[in-house]
Amino acid sequence: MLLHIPELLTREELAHARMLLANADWEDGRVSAGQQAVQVKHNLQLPPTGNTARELAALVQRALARNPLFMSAALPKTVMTPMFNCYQGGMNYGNHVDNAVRHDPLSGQYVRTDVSCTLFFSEPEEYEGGDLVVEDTYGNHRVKLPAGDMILYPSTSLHRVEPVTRGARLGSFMWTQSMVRDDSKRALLFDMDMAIIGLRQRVGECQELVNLTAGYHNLLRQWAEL
Ligand SMILES: O=C(O)CCC(=O)C(=O)O
Ligand SMILES: [Fe+2]
Repeated sequence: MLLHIPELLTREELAHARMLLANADWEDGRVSAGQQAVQVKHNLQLPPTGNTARELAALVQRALARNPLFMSAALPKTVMTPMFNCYQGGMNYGNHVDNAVRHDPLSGQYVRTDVSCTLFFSEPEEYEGGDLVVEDTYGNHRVKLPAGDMILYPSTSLHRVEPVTRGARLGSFMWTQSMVRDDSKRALLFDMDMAIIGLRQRVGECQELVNLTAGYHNLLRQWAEL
């Protein structure tokens, strides 16, 4: 499932984050890449233990925790501390699959990556190129979103970021270990949750909705790993 989450950040949060990023000290992104990815990764990152990265990570974590679309689609067990990157002057990240298990230097936890997210801090017109291209069984999806919006996709997918040939593309990227590891099961639960919410708004509470909600929870009970 590829899901666009609009306005994850408020206008104020976005402005504050952009101000922090404009004054940040970057390092080579290859420090955190695996053996295959390191060969195709050409970007900059914030050192995760620095003060700027910590403040920004806390801001993004708060935004994730209050977002019902993220919660329903990711069904998070553990969200890794969000990280921050920048592509400029032709920088890009070639085709790769994210490492299956990652170590979070801040929490000390090992996390299985089920769900990947990119949150955009730059407006599309501020840079040329820089599309995130995600391959799935239905073909290639090209993603370039307004600042403050986020894309969520399965960590099992091959993906790349195309060269940024003008301006700079600032973003946050993060991984989530889900209670439901299988993408098709998560997608089914998400569709069901959205349909139940829509129906409740349209027709109000009724016995059929109670039964559908019970079905949702009983499926989640079968599939959730805690
Ligand atoms: O910058 C992005 O949008 C994605 C970054 C990415 O794929 C990664 O760091 O593994
Ligand atoms: Fe990636």
